[in-house]
Amino acid sequence: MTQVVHTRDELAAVLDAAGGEIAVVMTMGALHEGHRRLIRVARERSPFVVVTIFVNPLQFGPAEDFEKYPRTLDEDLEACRAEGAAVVFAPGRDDVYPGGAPSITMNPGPLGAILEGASRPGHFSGMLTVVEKLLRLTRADVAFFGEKDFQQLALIRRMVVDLELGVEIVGVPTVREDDGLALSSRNRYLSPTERISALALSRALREGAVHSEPKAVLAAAGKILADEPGARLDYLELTGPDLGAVPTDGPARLLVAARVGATRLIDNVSIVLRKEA
Ligand SMILES: Nc1ncnc2c1ncn2[C@@H]1O[C@H](COP(=O)(O)OP(=O)(O)OP(=O)(O)O)[C@@H](O)[C@H]1O
Ligand SMILES: CC(C)(CO)[C@@H](O)C(=O)[O-]
Ligand code: BAL
Repeated sequence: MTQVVHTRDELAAVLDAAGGEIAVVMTMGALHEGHRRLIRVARERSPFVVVTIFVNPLQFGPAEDFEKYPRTLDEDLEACRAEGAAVVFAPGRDDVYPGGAPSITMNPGPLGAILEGASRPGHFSGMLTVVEKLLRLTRADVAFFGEKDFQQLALIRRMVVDLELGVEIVGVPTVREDDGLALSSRNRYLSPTERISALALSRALREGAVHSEPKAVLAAAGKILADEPGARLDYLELTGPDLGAVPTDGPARLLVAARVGATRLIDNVSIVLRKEA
């Protein structure tokens, strides 16, 4: 049975009664198959999975979609029950931020200043602040995050190491539609025409990953995006596997962000670079 709790006191009572490892999946709701995969992977690891559902105001910029972000709690609870979550924690704003917006927040450092951090000032500070709080409130031993938000995952890993939070972080590969589109709660904003344009992101990454020399990777991916008038490119970048410098040989990451209509989408893939003979 899935227990649904809304306040930190209710959560504490449920956790007091639990024995064994606590596995946590954090979400902003509007659950889709990507979230369900995270819960399933967590369930394979631990019988006691806590899913959090909270649209965190702190990680949205003033011109972003906080107000219109989809809120579908009843369907989300059904999905959590179907996946066998032990607890769903769906707090209100005051339960997460009892004193109002915190005056002390996380500094994501240099890794948080590039890519998404450059496009969404304040986003990663707000994200890390809530993740740190939720790790503590849920008493997480292990927490699962999707590779779709690759920089977020890298920053959370970094925070856990740098601040010695003593939580294991597990990354889960991106779940895609059959045609390649990465599942995202924001996909539901897309009109049918925009959804076709949105395919340019995953197609660009796939075309880029065919190549093994950095210039060729970026040229192939960039051409797909340039040829899609419905997608306005924010960035297309090749990095090392941990978002550092591009290696001359071996694993790397290709990341993209673009606006399709009013919707901002991101995606990424792993890629293997080979030194030319
Ligand atoms: N397609 C996916 N595959 C695997 N994990 C995913 C996928 N989409 C989201 N996740 C993961 O689910 C967790 C919660 O993400 P979130 O609720 O923001 O969903 P989202 O679909 O990424 O929404 P948004 O459209 O807001 O980016 C994060 O760890 C995120 O990386
Ligand atoms: C990790 C997270 C739940 C923090 O609000 C959010 O950034 C998300 O859903 O990826
Ligand atoms: N999925 C990452 C959360 C955000 O875009 O705010």
